Amino acid sequence: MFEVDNLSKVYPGGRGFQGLNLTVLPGEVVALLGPNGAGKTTALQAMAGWLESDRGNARLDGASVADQPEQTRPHMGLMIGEPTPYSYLTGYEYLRLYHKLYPGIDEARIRQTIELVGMSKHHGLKIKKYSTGMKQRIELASALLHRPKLLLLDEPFSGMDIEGRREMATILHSLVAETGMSIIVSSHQVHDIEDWITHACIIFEGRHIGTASVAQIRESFPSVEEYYLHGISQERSGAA
Ligand SMILES: Nc1ncnc2c1ncn2[C@@H]1O[C@H](COP(=O)(O)OP(=O)(O)OP(=O)(O)O)[C@@H](O)[C@H]1O
Repeated sequence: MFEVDNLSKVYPGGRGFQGLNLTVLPGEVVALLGPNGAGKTTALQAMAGWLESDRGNARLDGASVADQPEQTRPHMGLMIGEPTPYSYLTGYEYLRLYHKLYPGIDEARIRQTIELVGMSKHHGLKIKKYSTGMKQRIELASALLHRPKLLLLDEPFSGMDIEGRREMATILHSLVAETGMSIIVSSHQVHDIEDWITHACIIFEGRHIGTASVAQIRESFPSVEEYYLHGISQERSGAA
């Protein structure tokens, strides 16, 4: 179980996010939604323990991501921020680097994960020759290589074509069903993830304005996208 308790990170300029509370159970997929600059990437970085938070905590199975990274990091898969700087390596060589970071990753696991993300034909090419979508697939492979309990994804499909986005969503959906992995995913393409998320969490101007299950949302809205647009317009009119 992943628990986020009053997590906050405010940059010197006053931007960032505050007061994020979230509980993610095994098998749950939470969409982190918000307009540009709302604080989604900052929140994911703080949840990953990459960014020191000002207040609050994030815990995976009771261990703090900030204070006990040796207990949490091996169980987290991260795809946050710019793709790998190791662009002079091939996709395969990049994934092999993970041998050193995590126990239990063998040759078979690497091959299997390359196949999983649809990179079997391209893993021998240098990453600098990859398209944006191919880079994202290899990043996703690196996040999945050690079969994490929790996956944190920041706009994971933004560079992919329509078929690629559908394919990756199907793969992640199956992995969640098979392994009970949890996912927190930020995306501006709500309709891409609508079919496999279990919850939506909205951040607006650095504030957590609510989290609801998809089942709850569908009682009142035709889609998660409509729920999101409604929530954001309420906030904007309240702020006006
Ligand atoms: N290192 C930093 N120092 C100061 N301000 C920052 C820093 N990083 C981000 N910000 C600001 O914090 C706010 C939140 O940024 P963040 O990248 O988390 O938003 P986001 O919701 O992921 O946006 P987008 O959807 O555009 O990717 C923005 O106003 C951004 O300019």
